[in-house]
Amino acid sequence: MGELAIDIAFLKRYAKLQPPVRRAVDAAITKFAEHTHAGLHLEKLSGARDPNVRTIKINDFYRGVVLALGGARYVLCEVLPHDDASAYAVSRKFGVNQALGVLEVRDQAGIEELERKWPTTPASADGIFDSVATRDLLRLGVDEDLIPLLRRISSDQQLDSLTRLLPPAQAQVLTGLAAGIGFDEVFNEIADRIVSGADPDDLAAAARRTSDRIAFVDSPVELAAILAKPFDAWRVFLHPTQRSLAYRETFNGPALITGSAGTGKTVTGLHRAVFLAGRLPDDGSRVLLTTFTRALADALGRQLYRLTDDPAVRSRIDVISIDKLAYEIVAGNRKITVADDDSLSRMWAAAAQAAPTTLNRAGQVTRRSAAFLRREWEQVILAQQLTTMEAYRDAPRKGRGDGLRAPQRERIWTAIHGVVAQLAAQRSRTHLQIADEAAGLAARSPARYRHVVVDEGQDLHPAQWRLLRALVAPGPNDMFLLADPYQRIYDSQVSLARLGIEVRGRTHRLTVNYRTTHEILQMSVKVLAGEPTIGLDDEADTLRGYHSDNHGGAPEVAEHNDRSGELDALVDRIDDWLDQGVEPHAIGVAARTGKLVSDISKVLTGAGIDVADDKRGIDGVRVATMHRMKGLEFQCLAVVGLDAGVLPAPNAVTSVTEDPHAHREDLQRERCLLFVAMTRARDVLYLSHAGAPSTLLPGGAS
Ligand SMILES: Nc1ncnc2c1ncn2[C@@H]1O[C@H](COP(=O)(O)OP(=O)(O)OP(=O)(O)O)[C@@H](O)[C@H]1O
Repeated sequence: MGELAIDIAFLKRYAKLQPPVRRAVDAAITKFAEHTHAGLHLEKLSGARDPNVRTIKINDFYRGVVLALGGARYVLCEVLPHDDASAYAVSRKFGVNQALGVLEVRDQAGIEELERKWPTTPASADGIFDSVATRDLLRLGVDEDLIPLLRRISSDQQLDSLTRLLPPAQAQVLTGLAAGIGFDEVFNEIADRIVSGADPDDLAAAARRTSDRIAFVDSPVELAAILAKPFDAWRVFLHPTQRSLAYRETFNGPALITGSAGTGKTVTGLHRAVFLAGRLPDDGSRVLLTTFTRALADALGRQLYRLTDDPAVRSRIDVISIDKLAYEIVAGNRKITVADDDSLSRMWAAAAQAAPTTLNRAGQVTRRSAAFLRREWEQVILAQQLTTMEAYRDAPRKGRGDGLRAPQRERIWTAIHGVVAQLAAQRSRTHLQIADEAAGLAARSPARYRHVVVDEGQDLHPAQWRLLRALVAPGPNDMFLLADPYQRIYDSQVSLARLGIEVRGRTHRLTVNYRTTHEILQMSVKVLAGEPTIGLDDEADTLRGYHSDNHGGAPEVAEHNDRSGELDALVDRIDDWLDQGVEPHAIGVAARTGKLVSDISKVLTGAGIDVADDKRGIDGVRVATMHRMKGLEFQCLAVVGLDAGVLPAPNAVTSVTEDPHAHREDLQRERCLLFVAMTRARDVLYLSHAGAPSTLLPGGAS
């Protein structure tokens, strides 16, 4: 009996085919799957760089490209129009990475072209890889026959031309070395995936190790299930690091998975939740899968349903936002009133107005702002559960800017207490107060869950972490946490260890961005301006090794004189995308303020473009604030209104005279916000501004 595997490239291409072509593909590969042992209708091409590559007829216009692994085992690699399939099949060469043991493919014809074109010695005296020994290149998995060509590279442009033709793993180590990262560090990045003694001729064994790209299909039913949801490659293909984390038998306590935007944290969390639920006994034990907002929890629920159709597994996982969970615990069957944002804002504004004045650093008479008072309450008082003025007077205020003397603290306490008393008088509470109360109740009850999986952990508040800690008994596989400190866009700065969640020795980092192109990622990372950040584990986080293997067009920054010109251009751009066949729901528009969002929505609607409206059940282009973009993704994304006066948002940034430390932190949060927005783009990113550009845009002076 033969064996059949699918390459992720095949599935991605298949997903984009017109339905009649898809049906032809289904028919051809079903027949092929039934007869793999016979090597049915496989054609060998003359001039092929790789003797194991074949093509298979799909219809008169399309062909599939197949790799023979030996012994009636095949991988479906690509499906392309006839001539492209032939060109692909002739030019590609497969091999086994000698460090990682995985199956790789390179564009051999392209490499031969460079060999012919490039001078035999570097143009300048210095070759980029002069300082790297050949032995070290081989230890990193670079193919031996590439070494002479590598020695001829003397510019970034040459390196870029070559790496586009190489398998991602080799391109990645070469790019790292060329960027000046030392051998030891590059080696460490791959160390846990190294396989010793991989047989360079055993393509089948190599294919089995390539779980992020190649999936073996055990039956026609499984094949049909994969082809039925071709856009959901994440269900089937996992990076070895993702797989080892999601399917690890035991973590001896809470595990923290970090990784910046698009590295598959959510995907890893979903697989973990399904894995853990699948092993639970049928005695009412449950898994909690939670995240920051209701919209994100709904999205998680939908993905979970795509990942597993096993009713027993589904029924053991509660997918719920942290606020809703806290509410249900506190309210039980009653109804409790949650303070709405508008009236809260009014209360804080009134408290700020009534608060006594102080002299700032510049000697000016000022008042504490409403934002300051609210943050002080949430991030110091509620975070540390301070219930008396005396406790507040002595409390640490880490990450909250300038120190405050005792008399200042007393005045601030009084102002804050006024708002808390008003809330109590109205019998209403904020979500954070409810989380705090829920944590207390949970701590006094038996643990509700056997396992807790948390997505978007970077923005949770200490009260919410206390609740989660109390919901699961400490022990093996208790908590599986996913977070990216570079996407922290609210105020919480949390040390998990201080909340009784000890992740030391169980933190892992994901580095491959699967969502965004290299070009979009490069620009997005520049927005962060190299500012370091501290993770939930109290360690400095780094973006080292963070990369995307996909290439596409460079992001565009469009400059306009005024807002109406900018929004007219946005309409044209969205019309272009729609004309190109992009589905409306795969288009996103992000802006910094709610006012801009409503202006944009009006202009789009006026131009006949449907704007998504969940409440009214309208499907369309999603227009939302940058905050609401968290966790989402779009094939084409516009981030607009990036003017100097809009981003950073003046009301979200403490002035440098009031408090330089808080000013820096606030600016960093605005950078993270822009980073979150930009990294929602999959293929195309369009940025625009009216008048002077935001200083946070790469190239701007912040
Ligand atoms: N191994 C994989 N193979 C293919 N696609 C993947 C893989 N892992 C993740 N993806 C896809 O990459 C995209 C980003 O994944 P995901 O949303 O899990 O990342 P994330 O780290 O949670 O992102 P963010 O923090 O930016 O919200 C999704 O479209 C997901 O389906």
